[in-house]
Amino acid sequence: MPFPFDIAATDGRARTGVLKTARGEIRTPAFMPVGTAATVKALTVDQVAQTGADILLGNTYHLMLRPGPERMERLGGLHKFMRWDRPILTDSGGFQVMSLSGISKLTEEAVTFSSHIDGSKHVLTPERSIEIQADRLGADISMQLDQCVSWPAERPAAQAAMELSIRWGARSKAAFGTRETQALFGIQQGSTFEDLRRQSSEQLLEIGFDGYAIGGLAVGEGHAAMCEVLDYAPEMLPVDRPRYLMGVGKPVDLVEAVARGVDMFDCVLPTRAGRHGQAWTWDGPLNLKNARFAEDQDPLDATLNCPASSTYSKAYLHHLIRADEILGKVLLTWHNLAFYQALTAAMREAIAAGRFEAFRSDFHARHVSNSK
Ligand SMILES: CNc1nc2cc3c(=O)[nH]c(N)nc3c(CCN)c2[nH]1
Repeated sequence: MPFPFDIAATDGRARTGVLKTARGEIRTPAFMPVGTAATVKALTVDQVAQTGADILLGNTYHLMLRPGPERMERLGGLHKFMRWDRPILTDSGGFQVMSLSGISKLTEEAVTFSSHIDGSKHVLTPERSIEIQADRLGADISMQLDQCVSWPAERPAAQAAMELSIRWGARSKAAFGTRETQALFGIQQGSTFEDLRRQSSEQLLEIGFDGYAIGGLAVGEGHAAMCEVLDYAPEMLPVDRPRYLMGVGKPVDLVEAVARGVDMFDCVLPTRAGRHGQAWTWDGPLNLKNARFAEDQDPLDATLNCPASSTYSKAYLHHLIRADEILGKVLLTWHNLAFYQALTAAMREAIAAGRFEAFRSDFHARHVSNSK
C-alpha cells in the first residue's frame, strides 16, 4: 500500500493535503530544501526543522561519489548520518550526471561517468540507483532513473529520452519491488511536446508509482514556457497521488505551479541565493549587498518566527555579506528557507479557505511587481 495522500481541499486546480510517510507527514503544497551532500548548506538540521520543512532532498549522484553507498549503509543510512529523522526524498542521479560530471556515456543499459571529484569511473543503472537510494541511503521516497533533455529539444531527441525514461521507469519499479515503508516516484518527460508528455503519463500509469514527478522543466525554458507546459502536464497525472515539479523554483514559479495542480517542489534557489546575499521577501527579492541597506535597522520580516528574519537588522546582514562573513550566509539561508515555508503554508491555508485566487493576485501585486 503506498503512502496515503489525503487531499483536504481543492480550489480550482490547486490542492492542499497530507502525504503520510513512515517517518512523518508532508503537508502539501510542500517545499523540499535541497540537502545535496548530506547537508542543507550552511545550516544545521535543527535550524532547517525550525523553518517548518517536513522533508529534505538528497542526491544519489553526490552521495555515491562521497562518502559512497556502502559506507553510508555501514554508518546507519542517510537519516542517522545527518541527524534528520523526518522524510527524505532522493533524486536518482541521471540529471546530476548530465549537469555535473565531465565525461558521461548514456546507453540503454546505464549511464557511465567519471566523478567530478576524483575522476573515478562509475556506472549507474536503474537497478543500482534504486539499490543506492532505497537500501544504502534509506530514502523514504526514491526517484526512478530518467533522462532529462536540455531545452530547447528537437522532437526526436525528446521522444527518445522520454521513451528511454519509461523503460528505465519499469526497470526502477521492478528493482524497487513492493515495500511498505518506502515509496517510488515515476518521472514524466517529453520536454515541451504535449503529446509526448501524454504518452509518458499513460505509460507511467501502466507501470504504477506511488507519486509522479514532472521532469524536464526549469532547464532554461523560462517562466512563461514552463507555465504553458504546466497548463496541461500536471493533470495528465493521477489526481489522487502527489505531483512533484522537479527543480522549481522562484516564489512566483511555486505560486503559478500550485495554481496548475502541483503539490511538491525542490530548488537550490533559497539556499544558493542566501549564500550570495539575496533575501526573498513578500515584497520581492532584496540584494543585501546594496548600499541602501547599510543603515536599515529593520529586520527582513518580523512576521516570520525565524531569528534570522525577525531579530537581525538589514544593516547587520548588509555588513556581514559585504564582509563575506560565514554568518551572513547562514542567516540569509535560514531566512530564505523560512520564507519558502511561510509561502507554502500561506498557500495551504488559502486553498483550504477557498481564497487561493485572492492570495495569488495579492502575491503578484506585492511580490512580482517588485521583482526585477
Ligand atoms: C533546476 N532545474 C531542474 N530541472 C530538473 C529536471 C529533473 C528531471 O527531469 N529529472 C530528475 N531526475 N531531476 C531533475 C532535476 C533535479 C531536481 N533536484 C531538475 N532540476
